[in-house]
Amino acid sequence: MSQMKQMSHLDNIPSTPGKFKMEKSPYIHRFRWHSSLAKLSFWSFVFLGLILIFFFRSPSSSPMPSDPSRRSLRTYNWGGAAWEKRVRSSARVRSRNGFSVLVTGAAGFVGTHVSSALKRRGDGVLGLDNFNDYYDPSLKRARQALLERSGVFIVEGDINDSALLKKLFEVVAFTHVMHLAAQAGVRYAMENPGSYVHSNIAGFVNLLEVCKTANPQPAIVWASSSSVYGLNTKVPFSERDRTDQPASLYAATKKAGEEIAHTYNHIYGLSLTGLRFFTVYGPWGRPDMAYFFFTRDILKGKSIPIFEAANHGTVARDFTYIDDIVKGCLAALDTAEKSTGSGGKKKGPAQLRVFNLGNTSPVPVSDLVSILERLLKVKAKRNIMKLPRNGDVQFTHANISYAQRELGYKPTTDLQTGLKKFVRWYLSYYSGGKKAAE
Ligand SMILES: O=C(O)[C@H]1O[C@H](OP(=O)(O)OP(=O)(O)OC[C@H]2O[C@@H](n3ccc(=O)[nH]c3=O)[C@H](O)[C@@H]2O)[C@H](O)[C@@H](O)[C@H]1O
Repeated sequence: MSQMKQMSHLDNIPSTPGKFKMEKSPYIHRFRWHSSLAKLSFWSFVFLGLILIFFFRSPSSSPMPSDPSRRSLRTYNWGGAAWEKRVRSSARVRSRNGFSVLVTGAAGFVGTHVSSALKRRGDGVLGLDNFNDYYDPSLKRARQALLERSGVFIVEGDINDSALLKKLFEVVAFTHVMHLAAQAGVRYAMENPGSYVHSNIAGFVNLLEVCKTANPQPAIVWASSSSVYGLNTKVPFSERDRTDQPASLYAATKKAGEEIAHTYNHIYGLSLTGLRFFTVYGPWGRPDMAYFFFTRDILKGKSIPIFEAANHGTVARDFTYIDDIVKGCLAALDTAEKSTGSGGKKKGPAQLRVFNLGNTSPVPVSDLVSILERLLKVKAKRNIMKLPRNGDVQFTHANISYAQRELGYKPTTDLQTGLKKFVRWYLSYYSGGKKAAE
């Protein structure tokens, strides 16, 4: 086919209907008009097809997105008779006056410990987790296996999936929700801000939407964070102190969660308790946290960055041991009053609480490293660095008198004792054929 012929053919395709040429003969006119219309339709289909192909191949709708902020758009398999049977059996209450609890983030650090403690005392527990890859998912799988052995089933899915949440509430009339699913980590918020909005705000709202319409409505206990105190300098931090100066997007999303909780309590009568956790550590912990990767890097002989504030100011944390946190979580569930609404309508005022769960004993990060050195019997290569402007605050210290009064919360594990337990777990978990922590 000659180039000229091709050109003329392409030239005949009108760019817009308004560009049709008028012909003298009405017959010719109709004929050409019809033929042009056919061409127009043909090219419209081609154009539409291209748009559809582009849309379906674009990353935003890919079922396995590579952008971690979109990872929860992954598709999960759930449903079916066998699945429902597992859900029901896991959530079945086995003690008198026990609860039936949906634990979100059950394959996470705190989620695993809380689920296991609830199950041990006879409550029904159903886990939910999206197993994202923020940190090594094999650790989450190992926690899942641990829970599986004690009879806790973890449904794989995302808190943003309304259909899944509604289904779970259809199958089980949960009395309580322990909401621990979140995008954690203070510094990562600068790398992937979208993931914080997605999990900590959109996901939380989605969960509350489903809870508000559930009948009966569950009571909800959820994880806020010590980071909401942000630039607050009044110590120790008390629940009444200002929390309107977050230093990281993570903190801002947790603070937003507290305001969102207020709204759902006010409008729909949901019973809501937020727990401000203070740097929780212990066995089965999170590899993105300093005590965890310091341990790994000290053992590998790698240098560890230790932050210090301006003028060699001490950076310290109110490190809180996981078993103390679990006791606080269970006490919050035990003292949670029922939600008052039903069918999405408030029937009367409902409970709304926020508690600090800390250790009331801040420890400088350099002391944490010294304890690890003693426990690991390895000298750390310390790289003292200026506290980067990436969301970290210099100091945290919890006033726990409110939690003490209302929940009977009383932490009993000091950092030395807690780290000893962590190190024992770490060495046994990452030995015996298991690879070193990444
Ligand atoms: O209480 C919370 O609400 C938060 O606690 C935790 O945040 P943080 O208290 O920042 O813990 P973590 O990262 O272990 O850093 C510990 C210390 O090591 C210092 N730090 C850290 C990294 C480093 O390279 N060097 C260093 O000195 C660092 O400056 C800090 O002083 C949770 O991760 C978070 O999800 C949230 O739950």
